[in-house]
Amino acid sequence: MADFAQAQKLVYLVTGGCGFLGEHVVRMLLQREPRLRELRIFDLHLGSWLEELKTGTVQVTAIQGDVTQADEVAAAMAGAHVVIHTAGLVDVFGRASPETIHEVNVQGTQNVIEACVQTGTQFLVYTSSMEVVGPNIKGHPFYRGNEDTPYEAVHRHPYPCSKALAEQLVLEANGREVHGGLPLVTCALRPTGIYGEGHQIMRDIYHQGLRLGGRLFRAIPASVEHGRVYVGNVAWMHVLVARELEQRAALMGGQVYFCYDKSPYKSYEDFNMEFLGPCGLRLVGTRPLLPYWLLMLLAVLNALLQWLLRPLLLYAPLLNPYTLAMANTTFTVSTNKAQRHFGYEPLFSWEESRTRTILWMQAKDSVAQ
Ligand SMILES: NC(=O)c1ccc[n+]([C@@H]2O[C@H](COP(=O)([O-])OP(=O)(O)OC[C@H]3O[C@@H](n4cnc5c(N)ncnc54)[C@H](O)[C@@H]3O)[C@@H](O)[C@H]2O)c1
Ligand SMILES: CC(C)[C@@H](O)CC[C@@H](C)[C@H]1CC[C@H]2[C@@H]3[C@H](O)C=C4C[C@@H](O)CC[C@]4(C)[C@H]3CC[C@]12C
Repeated sequence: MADFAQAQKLVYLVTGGCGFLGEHVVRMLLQREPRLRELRIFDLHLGSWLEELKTGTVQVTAIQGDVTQADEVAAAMAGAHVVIHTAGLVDVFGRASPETIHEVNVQGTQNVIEACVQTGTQFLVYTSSMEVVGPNIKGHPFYRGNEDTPYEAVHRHPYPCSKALAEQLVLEANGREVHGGLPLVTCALRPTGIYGEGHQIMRDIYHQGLRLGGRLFRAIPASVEHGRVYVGNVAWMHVLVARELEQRAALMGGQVYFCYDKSPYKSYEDFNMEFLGPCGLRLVGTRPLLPYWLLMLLAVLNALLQWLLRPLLLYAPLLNPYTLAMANTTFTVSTNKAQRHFGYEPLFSWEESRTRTILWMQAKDSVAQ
């Protein structure tokens, strides 16, 4: 494999490139990776916005494909220098079966790894998640922890289980020989709750507030901190890691990095109000309006209703036992490992991140009206 220093033009593959995070990674690469010759965007569902990217000097190749199909992944991978693997089934609402979540998130990741080995792609950046760590099934808080903080990472839910297994596969693959004889260099990035332009859950919560007359009712104590990170900074960390992996393979290979920026530590609901407030919503209550046991009862009833209705329709509300427990458990990170290892600094300040997200929400709102 030619050394990156000599290779003037590189081929990147982004799986899940049409998703919430993936789109920002694609756009960030086009803006901030000067060595790009070709950018391949691999996704089950291609977005029409891809067409607007094909006017620049970089060859943008849209590939409709399924990461669960090894041959499709290998075909997309052939000739790529770097793969950024963001494709995944992000489901904590019971929309997909545990088997499907495993097939996409675990088998799909295994297919990406094997494709790297078969075709000679030497650098793999995997989008993992905070949930690989926690919150765990015991509801233990993770308060401003880092990559080395001891924590009992025990999961039962299919989504965190799949992310933990996939991350383990990626880290264990570091150092495997790829076609051509060079070693595979891998690393995993662990975003906390990502927010920003394109965040569908934020939209769903906004619409829920509109249905309730412009009000949201506090369900989580304000003291429960939940880590959040702006999507533009997560995308930037992916681009930077992909660039630095070759020069710092010995240090970064096989490593995990939390994605972080200067977004404030707040409860999930209070943080969302930073964006929903300027869009006209109000959070009612300085403390939860219902006791936790009653909220959990409602969450269990939602899960029962989902199970009963499944043969007829998909009922997947935001509130279920897992999301309630997650929202109700402190999980925040405080680390500088990415800065120490590859010089990461957030590209967007908190103020810029907040403004961009508000403008997006308001623009979507005006379109919806
Ligand atoms: N959203 C968050 O808060 C968050 C936080 C931490 C980590 N992550 C991780 O970031 C990654 C992207 O998450 P997101 O929020 O952008 O989700 P998303 O659902 O918006 O994007 C996922 C993309 O993957 C694609 N995809 C799904 N199944 C596929 C398959 N079988 N083959 C090919 N493409 C497939 C989807 O079409 C979609 O475009 C995921 O791996 C997720 O676990 C997300
Ligand atoms: C109904 C209330 C209890 C309401 O407050 C529920 C909020 C709930 C939908 C979210 C609370 C925490 C969110 C998760 C967190 O931000 C991190 C995640 C990891 C990432 O890999 C995928 C998304 C998510 C699981 C995210 C999903 C929504 C929440 C559970």
